[in-house]
Amino acid sequence: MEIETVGSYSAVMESFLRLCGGYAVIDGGLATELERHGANLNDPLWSAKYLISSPHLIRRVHLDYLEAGANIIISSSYQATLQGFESKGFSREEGENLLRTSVEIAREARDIYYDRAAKGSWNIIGDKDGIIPRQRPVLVAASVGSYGAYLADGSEYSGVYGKNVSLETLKDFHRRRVQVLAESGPDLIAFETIPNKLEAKAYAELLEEEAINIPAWFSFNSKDGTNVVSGDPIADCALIAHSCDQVIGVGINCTPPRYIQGLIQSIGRVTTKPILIYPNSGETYDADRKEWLPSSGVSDVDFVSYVGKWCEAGASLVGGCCRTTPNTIRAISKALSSRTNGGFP
Ligand code: MET
Ligand SMILES: [Zn+2]
Repeated sequence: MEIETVGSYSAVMESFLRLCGGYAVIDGGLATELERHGANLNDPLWSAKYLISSPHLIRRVHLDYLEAGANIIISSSYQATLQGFESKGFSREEGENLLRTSVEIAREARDIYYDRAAKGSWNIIGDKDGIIPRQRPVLVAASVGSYGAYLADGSEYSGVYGKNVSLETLKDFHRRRVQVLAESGPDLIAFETIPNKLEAKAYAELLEEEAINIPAWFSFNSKDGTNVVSGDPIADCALIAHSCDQVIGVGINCTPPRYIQGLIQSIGRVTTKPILIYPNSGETYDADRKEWLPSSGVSDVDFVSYVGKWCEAGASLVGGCCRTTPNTIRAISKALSSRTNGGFP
């Protein structure tokens, strides 16, 4: 199959990856890490609840991921929607401010991290002009969770929205949210856990219609290694991402590690855009009981033993999703640094 060349936004990702030495580290689960710190996220707003009550804890988790080696931190807006805030009694304006806050918290965390790095001798290198701080490239991604995440009924893991939800419904649902996030100063928009082709199409059309002028990535989730959760083939979904100019990366998140390698191969057959993956820990989420079943997760060591295979299959950005922690990211960062070629550490 002939793959067409990708648009100009791709230069952003190319130069970022070059600075990172070829492979970049994405952060780990945000919501589940807040929970590990004692947060109770049993709420339709999920992690966005903490935007209201404890922004400092969100900043702390971003910082922990930066210190563990992340090159990309993803904001706490996954389940932050204007409609969700409105149903909690917030005005439209207050809701928009909360969306902006999610990006600002991540940017603040990056500033604090850079500031510490500049002060600490561990991250200083000398060159002919004297001592310069050696900064690792860090991007802030504004998270956009799916319509199913807003419904908070588990449909982001079934991808089934019913007949009444059309392309236009999805576009209208996400439109203002995407505009506000794009104007809040992130480096990119991370469309995460996309459960079906319809929502990918809605995002692609929205980026074009609203002339959103920052790059984006599309990340899908799967429970069988061949299709996204709705049953739409991953290749069809990746093709929608491939055809959208603003999209600078395509991949998979919140999916068990054992399915990832095959999914990378399927994506690589339809696009030349960089492939990103940030699997979950491999544990199972019970959407009815709203809890993770005890069990079957993959230990950090096992998770990381996959990293080499994922890179060989074609991934160039690797991180973790739900139930992964700063320790997982530290181990991924270590595994990737043995593959990089002269980027910043
Ligand atoms: N970035 C989001 C988080 O880590 C992704 C959640 S996937 C259900 O909280
Ligand atoms: Zn997840």
